[in-house]
Amino acid sequence: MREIRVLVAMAWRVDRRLTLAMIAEPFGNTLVLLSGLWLAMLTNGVVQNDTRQVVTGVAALVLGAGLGWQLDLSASQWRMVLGEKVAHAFDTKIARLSAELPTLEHFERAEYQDQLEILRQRQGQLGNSMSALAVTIKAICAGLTVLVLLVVAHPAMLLLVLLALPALLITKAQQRWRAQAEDQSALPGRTARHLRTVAQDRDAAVEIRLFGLADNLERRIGTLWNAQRRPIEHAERKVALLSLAQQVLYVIGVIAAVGFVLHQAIQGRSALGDVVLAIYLGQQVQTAVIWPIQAVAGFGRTLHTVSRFLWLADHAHTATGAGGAPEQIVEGIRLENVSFRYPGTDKWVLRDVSLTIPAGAALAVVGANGAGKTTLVKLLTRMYEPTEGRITVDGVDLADLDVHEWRARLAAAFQDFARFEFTVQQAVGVGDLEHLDDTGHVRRAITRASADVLDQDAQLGTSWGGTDLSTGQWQRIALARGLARTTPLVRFLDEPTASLDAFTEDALFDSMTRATDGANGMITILVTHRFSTVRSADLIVVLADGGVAELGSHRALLDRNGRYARLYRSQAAAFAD
Ligand SMILES: Nc1ncnc2c1ncn2[C@@H]1O[C@H](COP(=O)(O)OP(=O)(O)OP(=O)(O)O)[C@@H](O)[C@H]1O
Repeated sequence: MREIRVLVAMAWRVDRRLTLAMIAEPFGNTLVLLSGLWLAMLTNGVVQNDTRQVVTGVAALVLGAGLGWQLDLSASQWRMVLGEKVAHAFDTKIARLSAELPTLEHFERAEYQDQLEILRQRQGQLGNSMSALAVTIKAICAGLTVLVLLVVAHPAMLLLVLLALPALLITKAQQRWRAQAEDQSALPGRTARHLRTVAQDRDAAVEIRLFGLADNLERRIGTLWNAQRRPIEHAERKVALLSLAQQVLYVIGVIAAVGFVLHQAIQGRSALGDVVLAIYLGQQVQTAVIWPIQAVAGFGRTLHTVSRFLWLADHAHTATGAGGAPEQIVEGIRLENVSFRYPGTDKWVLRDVSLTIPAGAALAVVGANGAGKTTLVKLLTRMYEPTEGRITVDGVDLADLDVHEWRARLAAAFQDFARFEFTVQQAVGVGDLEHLDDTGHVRRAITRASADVLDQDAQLGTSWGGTDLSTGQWQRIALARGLARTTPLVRFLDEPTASLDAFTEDALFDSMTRATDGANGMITILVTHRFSTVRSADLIVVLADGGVAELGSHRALLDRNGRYARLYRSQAAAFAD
């Protein structure tokens, strides 16, 4: 079974010694359980005045139980340590896999979100997974041992096994109800978590205070919490009731069985040792029948969580093309009848777009809010794949290229930039990991972006004792990050200067477009609403109604006197005023 293999492999990788200790635990427990047998031997030896039996019984009791307890006890102590290590390994892996999901599709699809939510909710279980496996093996070994002992005490005691059947059915129903309840509570759980994050979110803090949203948020979180708990509590109530009924039935069975063996002994048909064994088993029979079933069921839940982890791993490693990305662009990038709608939506954002961006060109993408400019950038960076049509680089379908290799040849700065609260050196350096610690390299990127707001070794973010920046300063850091790779094949600038003034943007873009004359045919794609910057681009595409409304140079589009010319003139007039 793949889940068990993954689990053991993870524990083995994390700590071999402790994994071996976990495997030894069931044997220790089996040795302890066998003491009933030695106790019976000891009793019979005393009753029959048989020194050999007494000595063997005592020796086996001391050695077997002593060793068994030791193994069992030390494994229980190590279990927690191994659990912490395995939990850390899984947490790290899940964080990595989440960051590795090749596209952004999981943010759009509710079923992906639900899977991730359940995985997050039950992430703690993964730490205990190795321990759950050890407990399950231990329970099965204990069950088998007690079954053997039952036969030794009196074969009729095996009838107790029949009591396992209702327990089995109940446990199966429990599993089903709990899984259903978890699925039902995933959406409200996820939404409540989102609202909790919003309530503590720094970006939302001002509006939450201004609009007095604290009460409203608290109420909504409360309602969602109840909606999340309701199915779980309902399932737990049903489980508790049935378990109680099954326990009562079970205890009655045990009393009857012990009474039967006692009756046999009184009639002289059994030895006194068998009665001792039966009484001993009276306490252990629960172990034999219920524990393995519950352990297997519990472990089944753990495996269910592991299977969600595997689902994440499979998605993170979905094949995304295997071809190597080119070292240079010779002809250009072509969009061939590209149509796109976001996963799970019906609305076409781009419809039948065909466009050629020649090698070495600086392309400006303009259009009204919601025209699809950022979506175009997301398709070219392969955050999403086109719904229809294809994008080619020098005639090779982008979908056939290894996505990581392709992205390694891109550089980008966005309006919705990340605020990495690292040192300035690292916040910029992560834009080109190969040069993360190269201060000269990072300094040049900072200078190109006019982002020299702090020393390179200064810490960003007040939470870490560092300095907070204004939105514009943060954006300059993000821009510097987008300029850290010096020779990408495509550099995307998606409104990276929205927080800066128009003159600064002009100057920045000017210096950047000059840098596109590189020998590798680097293409610059600029998304902006500022037409003063747009005019210095080689090619301008105007997006409207999901398609290309106009395409050409600044001069050609002005001569055409269409949509672009109107927009340009209105902005120019505003500046002139
Ligand atoms: N993740 C998403 N899921 C569903 N629809 C989306 C998503 N992101 C964007 N859209 C929709 O796609 C359309 C195009 O969005 P896009 O961000 O590409 O526009 P834009 O031209 O960059 O706009 P702006 O100038 O405001 O930045 C919009 O109608 C938007 O509602």
